[in-house]
Amino acid sequence: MPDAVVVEGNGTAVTETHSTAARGDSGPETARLVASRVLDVPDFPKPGVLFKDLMPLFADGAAFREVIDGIVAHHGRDSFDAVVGIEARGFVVAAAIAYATGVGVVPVRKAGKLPRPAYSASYALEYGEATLEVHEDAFTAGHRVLVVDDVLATGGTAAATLDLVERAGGTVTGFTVLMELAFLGGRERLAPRPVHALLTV
Ligand SMILES: O=P(O)(O)OC[C@H]1O[C@H](OP(=O)(O)OP(=O)(O)O)[C@H](O)[C@@H]1O
Ligand SMILES: Nc1ncnc2[nH]cnc12
Repeated sequence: MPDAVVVEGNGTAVTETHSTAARGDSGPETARLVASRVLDVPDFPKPGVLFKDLMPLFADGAAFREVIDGIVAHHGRDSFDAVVGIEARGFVVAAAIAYATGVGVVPVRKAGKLPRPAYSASYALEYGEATLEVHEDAFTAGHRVLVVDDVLATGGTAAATLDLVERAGGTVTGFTVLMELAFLGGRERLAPRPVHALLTV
């Protein structure tokens, strides 16, 4: 398989990268699976950003199920009482884990979307700034929370979310992303919290 395949879609050139030496915290096979279903989109949403589009992974039922089962196996199905998904792509991952394990989902949303009193945290990410919120009553004391998202880049989004969960009374027991952009330093920023990334590039 070539290292890069150029795909033309909707008039936009995108590059699909198949890493022959894929690595991640659930082993090379899982890392290869994720890598084979990520599309690299140059200059989105801004010039100079190489956007990692995981929609092909979400769209492949067998691959998506394998990834979700792998995340649950890594943490242990009894290790969390709730799963937090970060808007918007994290919602897809969180809902699937919640369904697979029978726990509930708590959405962490962009500012102004939650209807009741909420904690807020502002942060910078690779291509801008944003504010995230969680309902103040989202957790009861001691609630064990697994936090999930699609991509870890600078770690701004994740750091804000972990802070929000703890302000709202939850205890973060795990953090998983499908893909980590290691050169942006998110893992170091979150240290000493452990990061579980299925694919690290
Ligand atoms: O580590 P960081 O530099 O903070 O970047 C990672 C975040 O960026 C993307 O979200 P985005 O804010 O683009 O939201 P979306 O899922 O709604 O597209 C991605 O889904 C992560 O949440
Ligand atoms: N390069 C990137 N691709 C996808 N999501 C991101 N979030 C932050 N940087 C990103």
